Amino acid sequence: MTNSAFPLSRPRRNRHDDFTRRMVTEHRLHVDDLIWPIFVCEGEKQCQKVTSMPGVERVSLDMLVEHVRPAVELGIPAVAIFPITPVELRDAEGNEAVNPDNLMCRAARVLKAAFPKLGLIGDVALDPYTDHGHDGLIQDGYVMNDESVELLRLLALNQANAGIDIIAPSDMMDGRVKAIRETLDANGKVTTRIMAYTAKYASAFYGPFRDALGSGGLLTGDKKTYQMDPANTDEAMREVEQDLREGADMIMVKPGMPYLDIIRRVRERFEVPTFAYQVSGEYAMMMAAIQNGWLERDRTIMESLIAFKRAGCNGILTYFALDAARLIRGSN
Ligand SMILES: NCc1[nH]cc(CCC(=O)O)c1CC(=O)O
Ligand SMILES: [Mg+2]
Repeated sequence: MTNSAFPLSRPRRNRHDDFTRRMVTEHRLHVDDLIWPIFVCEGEKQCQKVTSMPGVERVSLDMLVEHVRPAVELGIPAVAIFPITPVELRDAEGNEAVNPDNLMCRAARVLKAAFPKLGLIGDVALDPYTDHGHDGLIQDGYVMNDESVELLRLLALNQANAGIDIIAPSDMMDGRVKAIRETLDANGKVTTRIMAYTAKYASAFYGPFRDALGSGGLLTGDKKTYQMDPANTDEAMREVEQDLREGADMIMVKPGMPYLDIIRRVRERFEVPTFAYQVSGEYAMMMAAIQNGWLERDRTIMESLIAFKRAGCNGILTYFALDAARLIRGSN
């Protein structure tokens, strides 16, 4: 074969060596892109392993500052706090959600005092507080919308008063962003941001999270009457449109990896700060394979995260946040 048979353009030239690959790389994962979800529990000196999420722990408040310190030192901008409410404090209406001294509020105060510049994200939904594990109030087996939203207003305000910077409604009730925005503003919380779980799907990938929270065994039925059908994508566009109209500052797609197409569509169409949640099931799936030696740990973590940047995300909520930050910083 003569040379003329070869193409003039050879994409492999730009892959020839490390320096060239670095020059032409299109996306980079930065520590600023990482948000670390953390689980807090009652008690003292608690650092409980979550069986289905190897490497993830529930920590009591006396251990919280030391638990979070590495994240702050690595430069992670924010953590998302999830409280494990003891069963005896759960009830049908999720009343514990509006207790100004509930676990979530105490955790927020502890972290704000220790790390004033760390962003605190508060999940707003009733499921950590209800004895049925649903995100809203139930009547005749139906998760009621407007009545639940009335409670979510108070829940959000309660968290904002405790020092939560970003309210993240994860309940998927209609109209909750507007209601929460109104309530925050009416109470002087004008700068409290809202990161809406906008396109949140009724997903099997939340299983390990519900284990971690202890709401898995409690849940009756499924969440299909409020979370989205995994088969839908146009519907996600309408959800985003609505949340933006209602005052959402940032929007989220959840789960992550199985929904990269949704992230890309949202990004291209709306051009607003867009986040993804790499959820518990994605973490569990990768960790199981890593622990079996079937996948290479570091490369798997980083490849799973760069996919979100490629799809158009500003940031990712990920249980791998510390691992990824260490890999980026080269300290691992
Ligand atoms: N509203 C609760 C909530 N907030 C975040 C997650 C899942 C996070 C994960 O799986 O990592 C869930 C679970 C659910 O909707 O049942
Ligand atoms: Mg909605």
